[in-house]
Amino acid sequence: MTNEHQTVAFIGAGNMSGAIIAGLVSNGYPASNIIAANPSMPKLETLQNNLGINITTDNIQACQHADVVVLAVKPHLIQQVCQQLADSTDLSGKCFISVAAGVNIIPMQAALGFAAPVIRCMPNTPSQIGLGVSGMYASGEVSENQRQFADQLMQSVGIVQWLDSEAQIDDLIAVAGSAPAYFFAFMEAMQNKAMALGFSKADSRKLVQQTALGAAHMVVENDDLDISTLRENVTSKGGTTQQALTTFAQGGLAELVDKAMQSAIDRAVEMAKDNS
Ligand SMILES: NC(=O)C1=CN([C@@H]2O[C@H](COP(=O)(O)OP(=O)(O)OC[C@H]3O[C@@H](n4cnc5c(N)ncnc54)[C@H](OP(=O)(O)O)[C@@H]3O)[C@@H](O)[C@H]2O)C=CC1
Ligand SMILES: O=C(O)[C@@H]1CCC=N1
Repeated sequence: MTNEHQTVAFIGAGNMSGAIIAGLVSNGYPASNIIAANPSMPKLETLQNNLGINITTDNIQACQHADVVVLAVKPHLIQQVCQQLADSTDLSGKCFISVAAGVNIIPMQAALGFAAPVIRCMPNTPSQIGLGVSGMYASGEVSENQRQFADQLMQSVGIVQWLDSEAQIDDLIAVAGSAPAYFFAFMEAMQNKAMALGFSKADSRKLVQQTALGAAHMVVENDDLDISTLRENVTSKGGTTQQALTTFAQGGLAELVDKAMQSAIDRAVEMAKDNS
């Protein structure tokens, strides 16, 4: 990665920061150029012990020497953290990357006290193993260099999709940010049924995870085929798969997925109003 000696500070060392930092370090980003700040120590110590990054309980200290500040606290705390940083240190020249859902750029800039370069980034937790998806949108103040750096940073933990409008971040949340949980929920339900059928918990998990992995690989490795064709290839006329898929259709699976994804988008819009 070029620009690899830029110092990146993560404010908030929870699930999403942990996933991105793990992905960065395993991809060769120097741990000495990463610092994470969190109010409590246990998560920080785990990150330091496992990945060798710098840690602090002081957001301001983390921010002071950083070129790039990743804001990764819960959405309702983003403005408070921005204000804390603005009140205590010189923020000029720093680029901010916010991974928060439902907090728009304008209120963040207001809390930072100037028209700061802010990038909205919507990653997902598979970033931890280099298989993430990140939607990115840059404010007008972001320089080409800063944009390229953010692009390289997030590409090192998965694929990056730049968006034309900030509103599309909300769509990206429904399609990718929240979406690992949809697949986990589906796999959980399948594991539960396998257990009800008498398989052990471990065997149920093994059977379900290998099937999910195989199905995902089939999609990735057959990009000339529509996903619907892959589905049809499993479905013998009058057979077992058809019966299962009919049961899903009767339960309104496609409509339910549409409704669930739309509800995620609606929630992001609602959160942005609360955080404005
Ligand atoms: N989880 C996911 O899959 C995704 C999350 N996001 C976004 O990432 C952000 C973080 O989510 P997630 O990682 O899941 O949440 P977590 O709760 O796991 O992490 C948030 C972290 O912030 C810490 N924190 C609380 N207050 C402060 C503060 N004032 N200063 C610094 N750190 C603080 C918390 O510490 P403590 O626990 O000690 O209070 C916690 O470790 C959210 O805005 C979310 O929208 C985006 C995409 C995907
Ligand atoms: O559930 C949330 O609000 C965050 C954003 C996407 C994934 N987790």
